[in-house]
Amino acid sequence: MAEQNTSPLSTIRTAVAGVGGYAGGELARLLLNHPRLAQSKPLFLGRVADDSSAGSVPLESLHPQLALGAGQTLPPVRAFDWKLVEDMGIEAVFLALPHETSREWAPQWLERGIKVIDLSGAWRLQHEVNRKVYKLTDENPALAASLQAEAVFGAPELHRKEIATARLVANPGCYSTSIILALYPLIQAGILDLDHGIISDSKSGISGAGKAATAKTHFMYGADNLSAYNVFGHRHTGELLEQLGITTAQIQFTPHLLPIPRGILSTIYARLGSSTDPAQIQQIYNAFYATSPMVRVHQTPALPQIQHIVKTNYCDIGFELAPDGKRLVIVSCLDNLLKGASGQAVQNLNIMCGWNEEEGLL
Ligand SMILES: NC(=O)C1=CN([C@@H]2O[C@H](COP(=O)(O)OP(=O)(O)OC[C@H]3O[C@@H](n4cnc5c(N)ncnc54)[C@H](OP(=O)(O)O)[C@@H]3O)[C@@H](O)[C@H]2O)C=CC1
Ligand SMILES: CC(=O)N[C@@H](CCC(=O)OP(=O)(O)O)C(=O)O
Repeated sequence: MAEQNTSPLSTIRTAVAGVGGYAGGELARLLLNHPRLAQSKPLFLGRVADDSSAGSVPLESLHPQLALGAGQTLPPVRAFDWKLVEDMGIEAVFLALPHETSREWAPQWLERGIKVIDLSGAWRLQHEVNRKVYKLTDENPALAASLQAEAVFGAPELHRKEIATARLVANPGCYSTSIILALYPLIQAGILDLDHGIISDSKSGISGAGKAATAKTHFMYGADNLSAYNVFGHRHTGELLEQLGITTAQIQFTPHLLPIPRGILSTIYARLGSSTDPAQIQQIYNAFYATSPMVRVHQTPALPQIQHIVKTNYCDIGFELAPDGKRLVIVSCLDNLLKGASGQAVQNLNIMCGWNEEEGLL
């Protein structure tokens, strides 16, 4: 079992801001079914039209898949209001919002003593040089800098201990999660020839781009297609550099848009420093993830597939080593909306509350 806080909470009062989006919808589903929140349903916050006389809209009008049977009701989606947040005694908020909005809003929640789990990229990067891709602006740069330094990168398999006591958790990017979890144990073990260069050829379902269709995510572009994009400047590259401790010259990450609703598959090519056998690599992965319930390591030569991780919070990892003992191909797979976003966010909440990290996620 994963490490726990010494005194777990019995429950916690949560809010979700941006519940109308794809990640927000998954958060709503997970939190409504979370065993620790049975008596403490989340506060759902969204952009409610000004002409809504009730100041709220039914959750099922935004996410019909969540509708319950006759006689059962869901909490409504309320327009944002600090008084409501305070009256409900909210203790932790999930921000499922655009990066700029999260950057602006997170300090305001923290100031009120409310823990923040931010799903955007706003707080993931410690180095300005990596963060500048987001073009974020801070009203109070000194405060933002201090919160940034405090923010914990929310990859439970790497930072469980820091997450347990964090006030601000920056949930990782979806592509980055798949790549970091595949590479971190091997880099830590020192067996890769980093200067030979690593390539991550990664493919994502279209929900990774959020609910608003653009020219590049429109059905007529995405369907029956496979296309590479952001070849040298994808914003997740900074997460790889910072979390893996490598340089731009040591990794090429190329994202692709795959014509499926959800799921990410990263095929990663690496070279070992010296010839080894598959058993050693298997042992490194098995040992590293022995206490990580949300990572499933395949026994080589079995490789993960998207169909086995969709709608789960697992990251599946497998590999094959060439007969020369040096050329390594790793495949890492996850659901971008779950382990790549909302599922990982709930995993972080579990850790912050001292609960088993897989609670409500299996
Ligand atoms: N989709 C994915 O696979 C992943 C997403 N993320 C990150 O999670 C966050 C949410 O992503 P996702 O759900 O896909 O995005 P969506 O575009 O599907 O949803 C965004 C949500 O934010 C709300 N919103 C937008 N602008 C504002 C604003 N100015 N003020 C208040 N609310 C606003 C939207 O409201 P309304 O409903 O009214 O439009 C919507 O509910 C993003 O930061 C994204 O980068 C992270 C990992 C993976
Ligand atoms: C398919 C697709 O467009 N994917 C998104 C990444 C989604 C993600 O992880 O989110 P963050 O924006 O929170 O980093 C992209 O490439 O921009």
